[in-house]
Amino acid sequence: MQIAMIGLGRMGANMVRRLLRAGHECHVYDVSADAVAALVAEGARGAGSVEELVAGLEAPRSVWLMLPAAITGDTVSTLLGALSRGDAIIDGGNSSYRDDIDRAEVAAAQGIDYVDCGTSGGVWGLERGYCLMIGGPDGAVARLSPVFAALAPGVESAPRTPGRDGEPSPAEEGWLHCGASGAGHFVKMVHNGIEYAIMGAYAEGLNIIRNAGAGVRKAEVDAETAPLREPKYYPFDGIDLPEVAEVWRRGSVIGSWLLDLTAEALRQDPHLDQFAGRVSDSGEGRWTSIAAIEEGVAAPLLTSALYSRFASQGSDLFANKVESAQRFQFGGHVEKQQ
Ligand SMILES: O=C(CO)[C@H](O)[C@H](O)COP(=O)(O)O
Repeated sequence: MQIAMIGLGRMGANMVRRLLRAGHECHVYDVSADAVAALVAEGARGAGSVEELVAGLEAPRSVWLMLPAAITGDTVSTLLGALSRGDAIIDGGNSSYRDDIDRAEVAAAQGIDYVDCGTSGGVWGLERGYCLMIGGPDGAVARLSPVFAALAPGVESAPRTPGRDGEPSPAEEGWLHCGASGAGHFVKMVHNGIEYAIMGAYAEGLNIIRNAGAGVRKAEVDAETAPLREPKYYPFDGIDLPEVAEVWRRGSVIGSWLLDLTAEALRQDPHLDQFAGRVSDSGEGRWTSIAAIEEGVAAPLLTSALYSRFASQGSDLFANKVESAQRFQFGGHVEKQQ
């Protein structure tokens, strides 16, 4: 079917490529003319503006956005001025589900369908497919199902769950209509909250193993730091972390795609010297914890993982200074130099 894509970054461009491979007619626009030209060379039809993009489509039009959340709202407003009753906007970026609910109301008043689509798969999605978590009106989701099916990984991407036989459901293909407008990004938001916790769990565990030689290195321990009580039980200096990650990938209960990627990162750079360790977050972990608080639901693991990211960004520096100042005040303890 015919589909337009606005936003040809790492995600949007590869999604267009996957749609082209499946035989869909793709019209594309990006602020970068080079990004448009690259996809035109691969079979897409390019446009120089949002208005030109919309003018080149047949009704009912379907325009998919893959933009940073910060600029999605302005583009939706521009599109609402250019589209007509019966058309659909699909936001495949990382917008807040609250914005979806608000935007869907405005769009519905014009007879335009607003579909939110949480999209997971990252730079690997072109080959592996994208897991799609969708919210919006039934009719629009049904009309767009060939597009979702082309982007999704397909049933063969994972062994079928025992007891699921016959025609695979859309979820088994890798896409799911989760509910009304906002439901897709709500499910994707929680997916990212979980992502932070799983990433943090591997990171913390590997770091404990990395420090399992603390007993051997006890001479480095400053008198101001609590001495290692039983150094002989921490003699494991230099356990090979790339190999640990590798062995966990086979038959262990903590195998996962995130572990596969961790193993690959450690293979390439065993000490991860190319990274400073500042872990960014683009919003969804925060929104997940806010939702948990507003629902009155305990989510200590997800929230703790989010706080670890904040700490990595330096936001704990002043709090740590306060503690050092307190130790100095009550005990005259001088900070150990790093
Ligand atoms: O879609 C994603 C992975 O599923 C993420 O949104 C993205 O890659 C990064 O998210 P964050 O900045 O919050 O870590």
